[in-house]
Amino acid sequence: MAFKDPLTIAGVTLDSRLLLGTAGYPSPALLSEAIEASGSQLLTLGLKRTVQSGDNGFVELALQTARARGAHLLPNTAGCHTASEAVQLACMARELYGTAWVKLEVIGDAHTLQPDPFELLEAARSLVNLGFTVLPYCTEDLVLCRRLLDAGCAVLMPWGAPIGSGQGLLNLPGLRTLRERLPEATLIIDAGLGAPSQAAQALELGFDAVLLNSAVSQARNPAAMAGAFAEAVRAGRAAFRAGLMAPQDFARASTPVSGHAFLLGEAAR
Ligand SMILES: CC(=O)[C@@H](O)[C@H](O)COP(=O)(O)O
Repeated sequence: MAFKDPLTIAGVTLDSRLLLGTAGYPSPALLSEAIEASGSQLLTLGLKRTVQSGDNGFVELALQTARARGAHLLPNTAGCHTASEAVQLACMARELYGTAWVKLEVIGDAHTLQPDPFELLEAARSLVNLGFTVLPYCTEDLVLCRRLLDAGCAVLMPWGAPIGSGQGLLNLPGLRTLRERLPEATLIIDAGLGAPSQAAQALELGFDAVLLNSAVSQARNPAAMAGAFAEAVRAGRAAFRAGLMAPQDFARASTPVSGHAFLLGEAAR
């Protein structure tokens, strides 16, 4: 049975727990179809890409589709390497898109695209002071995550794996610890998911949502893949709410064998 299980971020209620990126699709039409199929109500837009390279109508179409669906925009600071660059870009995004929400991305290593924790924290503090609702892309480092929450970030978005790698949840113990130690925080797995089963796993672990891009934009059929992720996210969340059994070290018979066997009819005489 379908049930309402909304996600609330900074007072905004979202019916979908799938956040979708809008970069790298083969065509604007395929992007639009994927957005529809995903059911996502929060779409990220890479502002740097838009401003610096032109985007052949992708952003305009994403905006149109978002508006038509009543979805919210989450401009991101992808491609920034310093706090000041990210803050500047976020301010431009606020002007351009009329939203004070920002997915804060400050990259510290060009090879792994790992966030720079120091610049990230500095940028988060500045943006919160400027009145932004900040959703930082971070690692699963517990101390960093605590500092980001203390800085006033609305949610945390730890990586599953490096952006675009499709490797899934690489550090399961670390992510489990984060979930356990920050039970009140809204935690969204962002980046590195390659398959719907990995998204389901994130929700099963108790993460509140997932954000992904490459797995859908690079699929042979992006719309079909977006639909598959939407179902996986719903299934993972439903399983988490239902309460998963605890894994056991040894076999435990699922059929009771205690009591006396009895036979019926001829065989009983
Ligand atoms: C679009 C966006 O925000 C990405 O930076 C995000 O982190 C998604 O990563 P994947 O492409 O690995 O899903």
